[in-house]
Amino acid sequence: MIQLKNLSKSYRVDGREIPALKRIDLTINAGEIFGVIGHSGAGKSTLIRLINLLERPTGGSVFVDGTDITTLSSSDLRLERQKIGMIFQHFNLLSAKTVANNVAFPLQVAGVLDKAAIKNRVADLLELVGLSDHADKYPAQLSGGQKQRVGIARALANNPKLLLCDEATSALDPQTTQSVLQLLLEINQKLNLTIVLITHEMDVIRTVCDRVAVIDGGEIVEMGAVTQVFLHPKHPTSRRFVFESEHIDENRQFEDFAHVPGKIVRLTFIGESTYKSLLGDMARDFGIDFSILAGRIERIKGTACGQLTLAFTGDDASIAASLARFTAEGIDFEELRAC
Ligand SMILES: Nc1ncnc2c1ncn2[C@@H]1O[C@H](COP(=O)(O)OP(=O)(O)OP(=O)(O)O)[C@@H](O)[C@H]1O
Repeated sequence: MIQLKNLSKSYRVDGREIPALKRIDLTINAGEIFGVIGHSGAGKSTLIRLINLLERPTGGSVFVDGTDITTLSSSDLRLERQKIGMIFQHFNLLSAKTVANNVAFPLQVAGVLDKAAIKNRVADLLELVGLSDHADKYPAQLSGGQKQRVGIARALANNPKLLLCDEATSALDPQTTQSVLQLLLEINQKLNLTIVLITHEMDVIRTVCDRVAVIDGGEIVEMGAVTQVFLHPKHPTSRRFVFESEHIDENRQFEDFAHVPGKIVRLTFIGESTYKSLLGDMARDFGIDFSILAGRIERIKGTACGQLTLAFTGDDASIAASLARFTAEGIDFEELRAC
C-alpha cells in the first residue's frame, strides 16, 4: 500500500538545512496496522506527513497504492489524497459545524452533490463510530473520545484505502485511548483499511499494531513484527521503550541477579505455550531446581505472550536436557548468565 524509497526531508532554518529524516526505506502492506514509535523530535510527524505530501520530501519517492505521488500534478494529487484519510491528536474539527456537518464536509469538498446520498453516508459513518445519537451536537459538546470518533468518521467519508493517525490517542485518558484503539481495530478488520499510526506510547503499538518501526534521529533503527520487537528489542532506543512500558529497570535487575546462584535463562512464550505447565514437569523429569527472578504475561494484539527469567540449579547435563525440552516445545530461550 505504501512504499517509501530513499526518502529524506530537511527543513531550512535560518539558512541552514536541518535533517529531519534520512534515507528512509519502508514498505507497508495493504490491510496491516503499522506503527511508528519514537521520542519527541525523532521525525515521526514528518514521516507521516510525507505519506500524504502535507510535507514535500527533499529526496526520494512516496508510492501509495502503486503511484509515485511525488510526481503528480496538484489536481491529480488532490484526487489521490481522497484515498488517504487522516486523524490528528487535537481532532481538528470545525467548531461551527455540527457533528453531521463535520463528517459531510469532505464529501462536499470531493464534489458529491446528492444531499440524500450525503445524509445516508453520514448516518452510516456515525453508526460505525457509535455516534448516531450525537449528529446534531457541536464539537464543544463532546468528550475527547467522542471528538476523535467524529475525526475517524470524517476521515473515512470518502472511502479511503489508508488511514494515517498522528498521535491520535495522545490527548485521551487511558480508558478512552483503549476504546478508540478498539474502534481502529474494528474498522481495520471490517473495511480492510491499512492504518499507519505514530505514537510515543508502546502500549498503543502493543494493542493494535502488526508491525512497528522504531525511529530515532530521523532514521529507522529497528523494524519488525510487534511480538518480535516487544519480546526481543535490539536497539537501545527500542529497549528503552519496551522496558519503560513494562516498568523494568534492566541495570537494577542485573544487580539483583548477581546474588542468585545458577544458570540464568530468559524464556519467551508465545500463544498456547504461555499456558503450558512445563516447569513442574521438567523439575520432576530432570531433577533440576529453579527460582523465578522475573516474569510477565501480557497480550500483544490479542496474542498471549510471556517471559520468565529463571535461575536453574542442578547438574549441567540435566539443565541442558531441560533447555532441549524448551526448544522441543517451541519455547525460545536466551541465556543471560552461564552459571
Ligand atoms: N516546520 C519545521 N521547520 C523546521 N524544523 C522542523 C519543522 N518540523 C519539524 N522540524 C524538526 O524536524 C525534526 C523532526 O521533527 P518531527 O516533528 O517530525 O518529530 P516528532 O518525532 O514528530 O516529534 P514530536 O513527537 O515532538 O511531535 C525535529 O528536529 C524538529 O525540530
